[in-house]
Amino acid sequence: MEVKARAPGKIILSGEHAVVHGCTAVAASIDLYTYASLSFPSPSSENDDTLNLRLKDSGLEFSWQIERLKDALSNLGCPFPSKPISCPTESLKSISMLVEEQSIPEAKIALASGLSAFLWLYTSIQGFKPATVVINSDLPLGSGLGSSAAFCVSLSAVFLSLSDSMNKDRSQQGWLIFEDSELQLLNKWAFEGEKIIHGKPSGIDNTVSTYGNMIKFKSGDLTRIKSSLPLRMLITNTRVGRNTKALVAGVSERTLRHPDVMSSIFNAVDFISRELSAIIQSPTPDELSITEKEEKLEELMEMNQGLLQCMGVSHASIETILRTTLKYKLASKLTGAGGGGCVLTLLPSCILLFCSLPNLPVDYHFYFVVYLFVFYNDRCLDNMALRSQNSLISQQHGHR
Ligand SMILES: Nc1ncnc2c1ncn2[C@@H]1O[C@H](COP(=O)(O)OP(=O)(O)OP(=O)(O)O)[C@@H](O)[C@H]1O
Ligand SMILES: C[C@@](O)(CCO)CC(=O)[O-]
Ligand SMILES: [Mg+2]
Repeated sequence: MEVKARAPGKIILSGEHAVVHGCTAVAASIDLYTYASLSFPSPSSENDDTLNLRLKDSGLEFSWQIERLKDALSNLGCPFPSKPISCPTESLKSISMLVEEQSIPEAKIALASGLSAFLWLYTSIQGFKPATVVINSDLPLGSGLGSSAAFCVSLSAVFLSLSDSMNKDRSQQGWLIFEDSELQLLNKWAFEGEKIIHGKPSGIDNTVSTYGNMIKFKSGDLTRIKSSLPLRMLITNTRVGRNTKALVAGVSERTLRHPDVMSSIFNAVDFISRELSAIIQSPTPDELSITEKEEKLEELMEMNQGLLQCMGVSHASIETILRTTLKYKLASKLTGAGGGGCVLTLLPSCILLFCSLPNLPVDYHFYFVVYLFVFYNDRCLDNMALRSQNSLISQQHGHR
């Protein structure tokens, strides 16, 4: 038997990092997914004494003898799918040893934390059964689009779907439907996986990946948001690699050094997120036209970016993109943990977009192809200029 699940990546419209310190953030899922499949071997199969993990994108395969897992994690006892708990320090040490034994190539060492999260989620939910898990993803890893959360959500989904804590009766056209309590359980497990990868996640990434759409999130509480206006975001990947755990830790250290200043910054971000979500949700047309709303959103994004700079999580590559888009009066901000990774640019409705996403390679430099015919207010852009600017950004980072 094989089960499959997919979980989306996300963008953060406002509030990253501040959300770790209890402030409001707004996030939306995007149509790029991580896919997981789980299959148990047939009794006659050769693989009936191993747990295998195949990462299709990196072409890597990992395998653990079930007996070795039992020896290392014997203190875990029976699986406990309906009771998500944090990985105890002792178990995390044993899991790190199990991961080290796999000799991950040096260039791919960042995968180690993902492997640890995998082992914790699998053994906690499924116990010590032999199985094969296959992962592939549309998402660039470590770029601010929530690859770690989508990884943990898709894994939790397949592991739970073949556990006793799921009601298997509710299926539609072959797909199992998770009811609300099951989604909550899934989200809690994914959060435990995120903790292993991130150290101190707020939970926003796994929550938006679990529930989809757009959410407002504060101190673990989610509010679903429905946008009353179409929001088009250009996502540019700086291709500068970074790691969320280190960036989150850096902000916490700065907070310890300057508690009052950082608390004011977080507070300001909280107001930005609240205002941003109110604008997004307010009915159109109301007293504000779409253009006025977009102008407010742009200003809020710029202010949020300024505060992220104060937190120390911007990067020269991000600044280059900000300067470039600003020349065309387009507002941008980093998204996710920063330090490189992806940048969002709001594309106002006055820009006509011809997006042929399915035909585009998954390369965020050209994620959206922007052609322009705009002579709107003081915005007068030229499509060739914008396109050459795009290639300027990409050349500077060595990509086409
Ligand atoms: N498809 C995957 N296969 C294996 N490991 C993965 C996969 N996706 C994510 N990971 C794990 O998550 C890590 C990246 O997580 P990280 O939180 O640093 O970045 P991100 O989630 O892409 O960005 P952000 O947290 O800012 O949204 C990888 O180094 C790896 O350990
Ligand atoms: C940087 C951060 O705020 C968002 C990462 O996508 C971390 C978190 O909330 O867990
Ligand atoms: Mg992450």
